[in-house]
Amino acid sequence: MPAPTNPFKAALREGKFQLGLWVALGSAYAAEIAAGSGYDWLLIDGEHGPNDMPLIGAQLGALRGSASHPIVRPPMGEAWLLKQLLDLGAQTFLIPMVETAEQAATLVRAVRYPPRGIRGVGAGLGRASDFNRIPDYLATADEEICLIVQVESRAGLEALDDIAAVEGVDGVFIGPSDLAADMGYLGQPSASAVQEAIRDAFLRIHRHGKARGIMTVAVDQAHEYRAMGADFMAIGTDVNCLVRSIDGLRRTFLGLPVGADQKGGGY
Ligand SMILES: O=C(O)C(=O)C[C@H](O)[C@@H](O)CO
Repeated sequence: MPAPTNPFKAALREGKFQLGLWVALGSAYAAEIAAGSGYDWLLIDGEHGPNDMPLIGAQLGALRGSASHPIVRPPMGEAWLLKQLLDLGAQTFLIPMVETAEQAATLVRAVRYPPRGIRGVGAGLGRASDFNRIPDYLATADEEICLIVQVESRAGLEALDDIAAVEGVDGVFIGPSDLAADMGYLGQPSASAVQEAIRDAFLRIHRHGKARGIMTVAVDQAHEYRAMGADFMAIGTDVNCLVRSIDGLRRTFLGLPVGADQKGGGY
């Protein structure tokens, strides 16, 4: 029996657009609720969400068997962190702040077993191998790992062609907020210079045959990114949905204008 098929990786290979949501509440219960909505993927955010290893594990458990594929974003791309996340059962990773091809190649090696990589052998202790019940796990695991690197700085954009060309990088996700900040537009990912940079980045990523990813919390912007060619995209965050919804409910009841003072396009 081989490692579980990664439906997200398979869908990207087939060119099927994948719709996602950011999950940053740090709650397995909230992740399970989000999974009931039918998104193709949910991003468990360990970079900005209050998530540690056991909490990420609990969320992966809550999503097991659901239609929403979990993507895990660690705070940074460190091999020791990836080793633990891999054994916990994460198969798809979004790695923040990748700025060089060397960094991308190191990440590829971190998610692969020797001789192709440096992943430590211990998945028998984890959910990844269904606690050692998957006999062919070691021989088949690498193929089901999907590695997405996040480019979100001017340095990253400069090296984008080299990064996207790295074998084993399955996709490149442009982080609009951090990119905007690095370009001098802190808090303004919709600034036209940032949008032009994203459009150009998408063209370059596509030329290398890699998937293009992005996120927004504004539906109009999401349609624009889709038109630019996004292959996978988060269209909101659980935090933002909760805030909008609970603020809106109160305001509706009180007869106050809804959304007037809500930062709908914010991140
Ligand atoms: O730069 C970005 O944009 C991202 O990396 C996504 C963010 O972390 C954030 O906007 C999620 O709300």
